[in-house]
Amino acid sequence: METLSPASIQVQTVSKQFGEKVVLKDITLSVPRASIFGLLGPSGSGKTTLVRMIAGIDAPSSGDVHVLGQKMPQLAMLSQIGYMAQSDALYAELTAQENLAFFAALYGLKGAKCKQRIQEVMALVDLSAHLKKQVSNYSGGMKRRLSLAIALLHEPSILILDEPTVGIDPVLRKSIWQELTNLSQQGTTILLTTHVMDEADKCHQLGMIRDGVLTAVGTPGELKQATSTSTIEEAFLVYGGAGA
Ligand SMILES: Nc1ncnc2c1ncn2[C@@H]1O[C@H](COP(=O)(O)OP(=O)(O)OP(=O)(O)O)[C@@H](O)[C@H]1O
Repeated sequence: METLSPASIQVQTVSKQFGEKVVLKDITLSVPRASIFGLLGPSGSGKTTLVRMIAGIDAPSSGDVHVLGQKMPQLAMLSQIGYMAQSDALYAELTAQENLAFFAALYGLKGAKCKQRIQEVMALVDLSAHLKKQVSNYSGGMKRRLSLAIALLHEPSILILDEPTVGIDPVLRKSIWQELTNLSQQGTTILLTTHVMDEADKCHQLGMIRDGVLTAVGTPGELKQATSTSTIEEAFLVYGGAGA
């Protein structure tokens, strides 16, 4: 079924450099509609740089990124994309509700629909009881959860999540993964980065990045088979920890 779906995200020979420093080299990958694609790689390998370009926050030095057939970056695509950055972009002096209302306004969500979505996403991240609390009083994990709620607010067809479950406890992590799985079954395409191996195992496809190079792409099963390993952690070590 997945193989017949057209790609929602298409990255074609993308390279990125900052000054003299080459951070990504000739990355080509595609993410089919309604699938969950996980990017795995050691710290500093270029995952955030890549997802920022897919989200349209930064532009490649060379190569192209297309999302839903549209060349990125493109302002008009923002309404179709939910992006959760690694560092939380929240207004600490405002309450969670005010933060959500601010982003809802950016996305053109209004009235009863807006109110309903705010309730839904806050329930999803188990923050309903803290809607009126000022964000400066939130813990780190609560801020991550609020950031995820904001990314989901406008029901985007593309979700781009940079380490979405860092600082989130195992019970809530499980329910968030259940929701991500539900969303993908309903047609949402999800691209995320993770360092958590049991999360990687839940992705439909994984891309391994090392030193700005995509060293392997495949299902968790394919990557384990290709490396003759029985866990993603071992496969990750083969792709990320050895060889050139
Ligand atoms: N604006 C920038 N200017 C210069 N160098 C940058 C910039 N942004 C990122 N880099 C460099 O690019 C490299 C890749 O960084 P990136 O944040 O993409 O890695 P990552 O795989 O997401 O790491 P982590 O898992 O720790 O989040 C790093 O060496 C980083 O220092």
